[in-house]
Amino acid sequence: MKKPKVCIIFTGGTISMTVDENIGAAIPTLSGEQILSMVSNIDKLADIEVVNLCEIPGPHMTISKLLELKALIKKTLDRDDITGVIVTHGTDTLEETAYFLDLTINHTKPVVVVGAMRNSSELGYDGSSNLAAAVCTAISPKAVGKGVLVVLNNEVNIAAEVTKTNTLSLNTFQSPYGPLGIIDTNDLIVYRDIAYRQHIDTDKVEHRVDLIKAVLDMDDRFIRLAVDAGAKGIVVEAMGRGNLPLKMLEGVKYALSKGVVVVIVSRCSSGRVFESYGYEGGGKELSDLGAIMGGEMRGPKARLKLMLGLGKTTNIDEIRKLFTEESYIL
Ligand SMILES: NC(=O)C[C@H](N)C(=O)O
Repeated sequence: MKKPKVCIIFTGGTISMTVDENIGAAIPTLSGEQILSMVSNIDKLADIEVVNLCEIPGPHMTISKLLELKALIKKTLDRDDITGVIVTHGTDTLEETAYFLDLTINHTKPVVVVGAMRNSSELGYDGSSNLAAAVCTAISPKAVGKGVLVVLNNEVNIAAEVTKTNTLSLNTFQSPYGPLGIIDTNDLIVYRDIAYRQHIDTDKVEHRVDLIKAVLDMDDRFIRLAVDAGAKGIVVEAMGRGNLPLKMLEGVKYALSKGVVVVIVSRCSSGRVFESYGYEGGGKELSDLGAIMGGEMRGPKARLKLMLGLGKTTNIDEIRKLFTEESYIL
């Protein structure tokens, strides 16, 4: 039987790292071919095409690189001989890249983003088992139409939901409603389905979007600075259900008066924001003033969605719809 063909695009991250003896810490050094040589028997499951796109750590990823990656993935998925695409990535920004790709690529073929928590100089390097699980996911018919998936620790999570929750544990990638499924004996076992997916069909990104986190007794300086520096959108990680300290409220009013789009999400690790509280600075007032309540999104992903949304349109109703239309998570 003909084997499926998977394209693996290597971008760097701990999965590609070794400890440099002069520095005494890990840096990206391994090529895609070197990483693949550690994944035993993978050639029995699939034919692999290797693309060495870059060798950068997660914190060095840029929006322009993401646009390049998106275009490359789309072109690759359009090929008849390709079953799925895998991207290796640093875990520090992996969920943002996965979500960016999920929003911008409208394709049924699987796209899997994978990384590692231990570099290849460490005992128990998890790069090879994670990459093997990513291949098993990318060739599974059960992964078709599920959007971009994140695979680590034999767990398969949905890009829109997943967050890196721990700085070092192997099961760091968690979703509030659990994984989509797991890899068991090379097979994707699906536990549940995706309720809703969203596409923002654009190649344009508005770079002038900032993310500001609210803390106790915070004032409006950061919001004003962002507005005065030319921000077109600001995502505020507010408290709890979406509430702000009084002085920050003044900043939101200032931003809105200047036509800057303000999206409110929660600094809590899970849960929705809502117009629940009627006190000054509460979600009800923020929403009545014209801020967009960002539902269940976490700050970094809401920022990407706003960047893409503003890249496509400046119509506030369309932007609002992107954050509020029927969805449990987006
Ligand atoms: N586990 C990792 O990949 C973390 C690393 N600092 C990175 O994002 O590149």
